[in-house]
Amino acid sequence: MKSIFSIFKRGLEKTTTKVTRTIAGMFTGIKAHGAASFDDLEAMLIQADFGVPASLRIVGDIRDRYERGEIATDADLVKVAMETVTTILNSRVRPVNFAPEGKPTVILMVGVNGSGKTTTIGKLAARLKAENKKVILAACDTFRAAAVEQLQLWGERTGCQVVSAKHGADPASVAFDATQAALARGADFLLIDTAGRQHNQKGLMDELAKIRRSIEKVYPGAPHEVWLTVDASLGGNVVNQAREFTKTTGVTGLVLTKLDGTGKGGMVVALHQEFELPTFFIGFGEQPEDLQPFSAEYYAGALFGEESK
Ligand SMILES: Nc1nc2c(ncn2[C@@H]2O[C@H](COP(=O)(O)OP(=O)(O)OP(=O)(O)O)[C@@H](O)[C@H]2O)c(=O)[nH]1
Repeated sequence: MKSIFSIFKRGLEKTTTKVTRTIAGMFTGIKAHGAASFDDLEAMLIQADFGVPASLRIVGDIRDRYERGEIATDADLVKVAMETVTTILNSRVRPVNFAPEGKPTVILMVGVNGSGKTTTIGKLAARLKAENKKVILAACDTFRAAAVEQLQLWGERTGCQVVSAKHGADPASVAFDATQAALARGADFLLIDTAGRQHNQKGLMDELAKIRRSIEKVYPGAPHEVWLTVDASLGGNVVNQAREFTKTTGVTGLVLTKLDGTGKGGMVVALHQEFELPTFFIGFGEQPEDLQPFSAEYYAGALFGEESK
């Protein structure tokens, strides 16, 4: 079995190459050129998608430790950078808000088109099934026929029941039926897929609010989590996208997807420095094992190509 760190490492390969190239020889540069090299390091971190506030913070910490004589090699510098990044990534962590014992936990998945909602639900269902949980999936994207089929395929693949309705049905009524089914059948989890939308599509945002209301009507206290899938390969822009989306919906957490195909993994640090929500899962590909619970330590380690202790 592959270690979880090796999954993070393989998933972040492109980003690691970029970051380690950025940082290699930096200490030698600082020794030779002094303060100007700190500006170079800052510029390079910004280029590697860490965002301005996080880059300033990382370089500030390196500078302090350097001035205190605590950095004598490139490895020391990487260690300080890793520590700061781990602190930033850990700052938003909280446990998942599960339903009370014996009741289904309802997770509503929202996000812009193609950000990975359906795939994340499928992978999540596979993980939960492997833990012997009873999982029901709800296909609330009734607009796009292929979306229902895609979820049904995941249902077959993972052995989970899928609640769906005919094309064009009201997504809120699918959510209503699925919540009733989850309660009646004693499910442990109900994962609700929704249609992709942009934050400025008022009608679609109202539809999400209606979906929420119909879940609450059958099951007070649900949904327990509303997760926004964020396509991490889009880089720094996703910080604003996530902020805008969250303003209009009751998002409680993030799932970052598509980190495997991108060198922009530094943006996860930017996102955690600049945005207040925790990340629960991270997607490195399309196979079930490619969805992993977010770990600040593994992520920071993989970014810098080293396993953190
Ligand atoms: N490489 C990679 N591809 C991913 C990942 N997650 C999703 N994808 C792919 O991204 C594409 C879009 O994913 P979907 O799950 O259909 O996204 P969605 O948000 O449900 O899409 P809409 O319903 O159209 O809004 C698919 O081709 C997925 O296979 C990931 O972590 N890595």
